[in-house]
Amino acid sequence: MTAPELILTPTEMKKADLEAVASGIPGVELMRRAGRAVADSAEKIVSRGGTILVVAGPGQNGGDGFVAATVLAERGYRVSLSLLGEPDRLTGDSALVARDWKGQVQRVEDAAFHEADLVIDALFGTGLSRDLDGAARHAVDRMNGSGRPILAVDLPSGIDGETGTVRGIAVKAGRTITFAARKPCHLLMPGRAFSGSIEVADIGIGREILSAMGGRLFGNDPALWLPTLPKPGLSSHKYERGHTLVASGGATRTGAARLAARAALRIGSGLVTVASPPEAIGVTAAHLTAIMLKGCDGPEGLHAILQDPRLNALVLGPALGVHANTRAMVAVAVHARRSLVLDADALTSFEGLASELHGAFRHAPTVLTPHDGEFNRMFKDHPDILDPESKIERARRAATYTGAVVLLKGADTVVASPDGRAAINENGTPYLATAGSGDTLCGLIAGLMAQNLPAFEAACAGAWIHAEAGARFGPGLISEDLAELVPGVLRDLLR
Ligand SMILES: NC(=O)C1=CN([C@@H]2O[C@H](COP(=O)(O)OP(=O)(O)OC[C@H]3O[C@@H](n4cnc5c(N)ncnc54)[C@H](O)[C@@H]3O)[C@@H](O)[C@H]2O)[C@@H](O)CC1
Ligand SMILES: Nc1ncnc2c1ncn2[C@@H]1O[C@H](COP(=O)(O)OP(=O)(O)O)[C@@H](O)[C@H]1O
Ligand SMILES: [K+]
Repeated sequence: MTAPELILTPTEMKKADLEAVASGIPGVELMRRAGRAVADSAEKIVSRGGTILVVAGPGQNGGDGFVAATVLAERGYRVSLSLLGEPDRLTGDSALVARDWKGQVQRVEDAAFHEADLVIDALFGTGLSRDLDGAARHAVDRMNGSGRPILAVDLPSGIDGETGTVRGIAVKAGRTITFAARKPCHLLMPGRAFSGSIEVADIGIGREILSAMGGRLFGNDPALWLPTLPKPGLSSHKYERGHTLVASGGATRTGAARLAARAALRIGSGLVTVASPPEAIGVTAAHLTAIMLKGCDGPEGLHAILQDPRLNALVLGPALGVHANTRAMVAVAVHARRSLVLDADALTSFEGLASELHGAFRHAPTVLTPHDGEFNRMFKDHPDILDPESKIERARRAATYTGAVVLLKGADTVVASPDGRAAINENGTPYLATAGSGDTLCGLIAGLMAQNLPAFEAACAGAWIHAEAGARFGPGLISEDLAELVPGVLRDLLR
């Protein structure tokens, strides 16, 4: 089993670089390795003899570009190099490696993009500190307009390494080669879309250094949670596999709970019960087979049902209605200290009332699964939570504030734990943007928690399995399909 993928922020990466230097690898050697890796990557795109244009910036990212240009010229490519700024203003390792470049240094304004078989973007990397303007902006605009293949060094210039946002304008790369570890911008939108395919080059910075400097942010891949995924033993009985309860909306709003319930059952919860308002029991009963049904009249009804200690995981929110009654049901669930997933109306019912949830979920495993709209409504009076540019930071602050694991949905779903760990999911498909897809997700997470997965692992595994199921189906996906695709995904995971 491989170790979970560590993602390092630009600040953490800088520290890791310094640590590697302290451990005996000179900084200029790191740069030479990085530049050589860029050259190797370019060689996979253009065959020898081809024309390559390196566009270098004023910092150390530009230094990687100088190394790549030198190596590629030695290997028989026709290489030209354009620099943003003056050669005698280069500093540090960049200034050193620039001396090895024997060709001309052109002004970036004179770069002949159209003649290149490949453009190497070494303008800015993790040191970007403000929006692009003037000559930098113009260069990126021309690069994007050239229609030539672009290989970005470390990250596409103009993308913020930490947040993945575009700072004025950004290079639209077909491929990005980064060093030692991916940075958040390679997984977060829109940075992920600007990066193209991503290659991580080993430049000799060991995992011990990377995990000592980072170790809190991960790519959400199975290595992160597969060891916790349950496999029933030979003598398991259904109660050992947990019992999930899903609260349903009224007579015309019962579908969402059924979707969540079906997903909980498919992911392996031994039993699943839908708690239905009395007036909706008939409708719901007509649609359920393996899933059980219980009448549940509001918060008092929920309190009564939860007297059964075997019900160990709970979904509240899908189609439950936005009102005080829903808030009261959340209070009952919190008081009962069961594993809890709150979604949709259970979140929106706290619009502007997030202070009621301050620290509320510290005592039992809880996952909140908002999309951006729900998140913004919940925390609208909390600029400290809403304002950070980084989606990871927003989710982390909400997790710290509420004491719950927060899964902030989207193409780049972020899962953040109050203990500081976070993971970014990237295996989804836009076909998941379909009605009821989120209801299925919360059923999967609750079903995993019913089987005793900790909240963070359950949220990460649920997000990945949900996305994987959607991606396997692709065009034409409707949310009813998702739970039915789960067995195939599980089979491959548990093989
Ligand atoms: N030892 C290390 O730290 C290593 C660093 N490496 C490379 O170094 C890069 C980081 O280098 P730096 O920290 O020098 O940062 P960058 O090279 O990304 O950019 C910083 C430079 O750009 C200027 N700048 C920032 N924003 C600007 C804007 N909007 N318009 C115009 N100028 C702007 C800054 O004044 C500075 O001169 C990494 O991305 C990576 O490519 C690699 O060589 C591997 C080793
Ligand atoms: N473009 C996309 N790429 C990948 N996943 C997506 C995309 N758009 C939405 N999703 C996923 O689809 C699900 C939609 O959930 P949600 O917005 O709650 O839908 P609903 O309320 O209809 O159930 C989330 O898991 C989200 O991460
Ligand atoms: K770059």
